Amino acid sequence: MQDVIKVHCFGCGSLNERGLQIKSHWAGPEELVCRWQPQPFHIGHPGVVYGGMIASVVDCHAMWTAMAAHCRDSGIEMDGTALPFAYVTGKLSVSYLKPAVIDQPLELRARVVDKGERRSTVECVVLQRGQECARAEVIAVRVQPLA
Ligand SMILES: CCCCCCCCCCCCCC(=O)SCCNC(=O)CCNC(=O)[C@H](O)C(C)(C)COP(=O)(O)OP(=O)(O)OC[C@H]1O[C@@H](n2cnc3c(N)ncnc32)[C@H](O)[C@@H]1OP(=O)(O)O
Repeated sequence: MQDVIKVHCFGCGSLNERGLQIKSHWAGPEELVCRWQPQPFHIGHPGVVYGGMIASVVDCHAMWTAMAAHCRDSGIEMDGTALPFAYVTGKLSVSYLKPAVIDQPLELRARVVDKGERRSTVECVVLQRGQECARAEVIAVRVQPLA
């Protein structure tokens, strides 16, 4: 998706060469997946991924999940043409359940679990080697396109 709609966002922007370059894909009718390999400098405690990095990856993946679900529900093609809206983070709540090791990829699985007029509530689980290491609830709010 991020290869089609190109943005500068630190987390997901394909135009940001210093960013995390995360990519989100549909992986079933309701769920989007994102796989991300932490780098050695994303470290917190020795050998363990810094929790703020996990929150950053979750944040972007949740915004794309909200956007993709809204586009699907509204019949809007995500084909690279400018969209008449964007999504911003209203709230991000992460529970860290197990340490995530720095040298293994993370897999994020997210879905919209509730939707208001402009608000989407997204649940996201973060897995490593099949084990859940974090779980998040994110409020995404649809806004006018940002400059
Ligand atoms: C152009 C193409 C772009 C493509 C972009 C690709 C994606 C890029 C991804 C980039 C990723 C980068 C990600 C980033 O880094 S985004 C950057 C970090 N986030 C921000 O800067 C957001 C700052 N805050 C605001 O702008 C406003 O406060 C917003 C817009 C959020 C709401 O102010 P607004 O006056 O507009 O809205 P409203 O009050 O009428 O509320 C509307 C609905 O929202 C619900 N609500 C609001 N806030 C909260 C909250 N805290 N908890 C729970 N719910 C909340 C509210 O209950 C209501 O729901 P409902 O009652 O209708 O159900």
